[in-house]
Amino acid sequence: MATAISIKNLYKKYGPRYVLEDLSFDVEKGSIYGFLGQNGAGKTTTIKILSGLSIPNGGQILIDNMDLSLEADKIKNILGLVPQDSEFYDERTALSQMNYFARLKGLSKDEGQEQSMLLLERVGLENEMTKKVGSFSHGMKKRLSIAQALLNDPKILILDEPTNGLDPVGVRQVKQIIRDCNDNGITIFASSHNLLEIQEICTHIGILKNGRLITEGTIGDIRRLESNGVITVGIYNMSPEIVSLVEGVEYVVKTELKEKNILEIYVNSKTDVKPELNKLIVNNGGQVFKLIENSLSLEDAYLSATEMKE
Ligand SMILES: Nc1ncnc2c1ncn2[C@@H]1O[C@H](COP(=O)(O)OP(=O)(O)OP(=O)(O)O)[C@@H](O)[C@H]1O
Repeated sequence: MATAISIKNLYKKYGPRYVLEDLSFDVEKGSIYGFLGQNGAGKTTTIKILSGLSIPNGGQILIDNMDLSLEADKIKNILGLVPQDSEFYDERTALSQMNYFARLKGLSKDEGQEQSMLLLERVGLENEMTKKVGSFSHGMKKRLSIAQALLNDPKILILDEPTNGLDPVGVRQVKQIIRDCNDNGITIFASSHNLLEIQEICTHIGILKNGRLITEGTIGDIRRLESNGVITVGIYNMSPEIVSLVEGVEYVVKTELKEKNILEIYVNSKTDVKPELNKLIVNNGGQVFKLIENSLSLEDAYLSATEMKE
């Protein structure tokens, strides 16, 4: 696996308190990595360290195989950062704001102007280029911030809570821009405390809690790992014996009798257990008329992961 970001045994403390403790994970090149965690988990701290705005107390960070502590200048050229709250000059137009940042990033005037116009178009602000940023909505400012981060063609885009505070239309636009960037080969690392908002675009997620990574993997892995699902079985001749036999199966977490002949079976298994449960019920006199599995939403898996690791 080619890695875009590799974090090894990262520590950060403020005063005597560690807010990141032995944090290690890799972000695969070409992936969209959702960095999830509740408020105060340490997401912004990690992002500040990755983007060179904060110095860790221990650990190593490799970005595109370069050590951040040794090659920060080179790394700066391949990273784009979209902070949680971007600062803009209200009196500048979007284009002059972009031109200004382009110059700060070392682009010539002409290059800067060309890239700025293309990027403003890419984030859907082509008709607002000459409008003052002070008149922009929160969503427009967020898109401008993404355009700014894309100046100079970064290989990796880091976004801190990109959907925070946006209305549903704004969330959709930002997610689409993130997808487009990824389709163009940019690796994405995006933090969020709202799993539902970003789960559909992520290829991988890591869940941070109290400065430690408690779960990590592809979206599918996380679903399977933490909790599986609920199997709803309709049984005509339900009996207490059947319920107790099902409850005795090792991967059955609990059962709930919904109506007199609907049994919900909560399972925790990595394999498909429906045939086995069906057989058990039928062999013990049950007449199964329906059997449906509902996998838990990723939100449920996330909640179960954060609760399980208390
Ligand atoms: N400059 C600082 N000085 C002292 N403590 C800090 C500082 N910055 C962050 N912290 C603390 O570090 C912990 C992690 O904060 P961080 O902002 O990284 O979390 P987060 O996951 O990004 O949360 P949020 O979603 O609220 O932004 C919190 O307990 C926070 O209070």
